[in-house]
Amino acid sequence: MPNENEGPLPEGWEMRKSRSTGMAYYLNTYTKKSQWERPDAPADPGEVRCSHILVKHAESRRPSSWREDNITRTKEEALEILKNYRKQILAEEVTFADIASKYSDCSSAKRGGDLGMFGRGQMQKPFEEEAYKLKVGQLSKPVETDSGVHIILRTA
Ligand SMILES: O=C(O)CN(Cc1ccccc1)C(=O)c1nc(-c2ccccc2)[nH]c1C(=O)O
Repeated sequence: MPNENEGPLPEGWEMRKSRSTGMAYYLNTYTKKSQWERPDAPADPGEVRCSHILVKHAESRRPSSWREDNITRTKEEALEILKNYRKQILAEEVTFADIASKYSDCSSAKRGGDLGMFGRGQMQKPFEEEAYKLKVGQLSKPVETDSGVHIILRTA
């Protein structure tokens, strides 16, 4: 049974103290409804499964990959390349896995970009934050990490 100092309350909920009993109750500031039970915070999906396409650039922490020993493109060029892949994928001119396997600078290219399941705390923070925002089947906007620039497809 969650107690009154569990994690953050869902959007729009506030904890109040009953004037008469001092008991905590919960007020939904949108509906103005109140209740004794703490509202459940939206559950994190625990683990997610994603594929990604990584385009590295000269400022990447490790500017080399299975495709290219010494990657010299600029971050801006990498972003343009990735935006073009994203456009082609959304227009269904190509498949995500096809582009990832041919052009991703990550070793996951061999698996069509698949990274498998992962939980919070396993990936670089900007990557994790974007991945956990995605619904299954959704393609992210370009995301920058120390490794380079990515687009992420959530698959589970
Ligand atoms: O950042 C670095 O110093 C080197 N890395 C990290 C790395 C290197 C090999 C395998 C997995 C991760 C990469 O550059 C890298 N990061 C990734 C990565 C980053 C975010 C999510 C998933 C993969 N892949 C690679 C890769 O070469 O294959």
